[in-house]
Amino acid sequence: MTQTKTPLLALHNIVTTFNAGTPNEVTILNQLNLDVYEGDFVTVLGSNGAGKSTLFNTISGDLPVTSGTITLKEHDITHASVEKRTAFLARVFQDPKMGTAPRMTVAENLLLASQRGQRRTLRLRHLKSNLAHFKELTATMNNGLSERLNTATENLSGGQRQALSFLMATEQRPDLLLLDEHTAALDPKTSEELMHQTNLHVTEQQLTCLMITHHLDDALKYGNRLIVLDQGKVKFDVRGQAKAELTKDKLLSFFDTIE
Ligand SMILES: Nc1ncnc2c1ncn2[C@@H]1O[C@H](COP(=O)(O)OP(=O)(O)OP(=O)(O)O)[C@@H](O)[C@H]1O
Repeated sequence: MTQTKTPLLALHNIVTTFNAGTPNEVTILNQLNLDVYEGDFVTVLGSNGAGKSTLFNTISGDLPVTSGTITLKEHDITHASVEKRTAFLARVFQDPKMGTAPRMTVAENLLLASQRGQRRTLRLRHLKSNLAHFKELTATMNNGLSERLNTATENLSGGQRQALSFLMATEQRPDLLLLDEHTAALDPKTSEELMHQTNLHVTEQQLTCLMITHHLDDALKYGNRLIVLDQGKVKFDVRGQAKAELTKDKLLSFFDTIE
């Protein structure tokens, strides 16, 4: 189906080259084009080294583009700093250690996350006035996190920490949410539960979300759109009914053709 509305995020002819001008020069994203629309929940697949994390690093501004343009809400953000982009973008990483401040409690981390884009302060009265909200929010994750609001995050389980990172990323509704294999380090049951809760939050809040995963089942089950990256380009892009009708076998056969 052709989209006629303006994309929320548009990547046009993105090229990302590492070690430019040296014998080790390598081009990872290679004239990549991708339009993401408001409310899209896109699962992102691709073989190891296809460029998935590089794509996220490019969107977040952690990696400069060699050429091409990135537009968000029709504003050119190609050269905007990481700090500027954190005002509209949130990301959850694979590593449970990355999303939270380890010595701070769950409640303190949530308070800081609720101040994204503002000057962050940890005031006791703000903590107290938000406790009921944090309790309610963490209870949605169904994993005991709500009983540990005063626990330093370094003492949480990996699953609780990832659930907290997810809540922190979505506490101030981001324009764009990047999930970078956020369940990959968790055991199958914990991973499944976090994916279930992720889906509820993303769909209920109508978030625009890109989610990298190596789990074909999750890529098929969740989201309204699925893309496959290969050699730095979007090689397959399916949405809506066509995605709903996609089977694992079809997807696997497609992977065979790109290996
Ligand atoms: N800073 C860098 N310098 C040189 N090469 C890099 C750099 N960062 C990534 N690469 C290379 O870019 C390629 C794409 O890496 P990227 O991490 O984006 O792939 P990916 O699709 O996320 O893979 P995986 O599924 O293994 O996480 C890889 O070959 C990687 O070695």
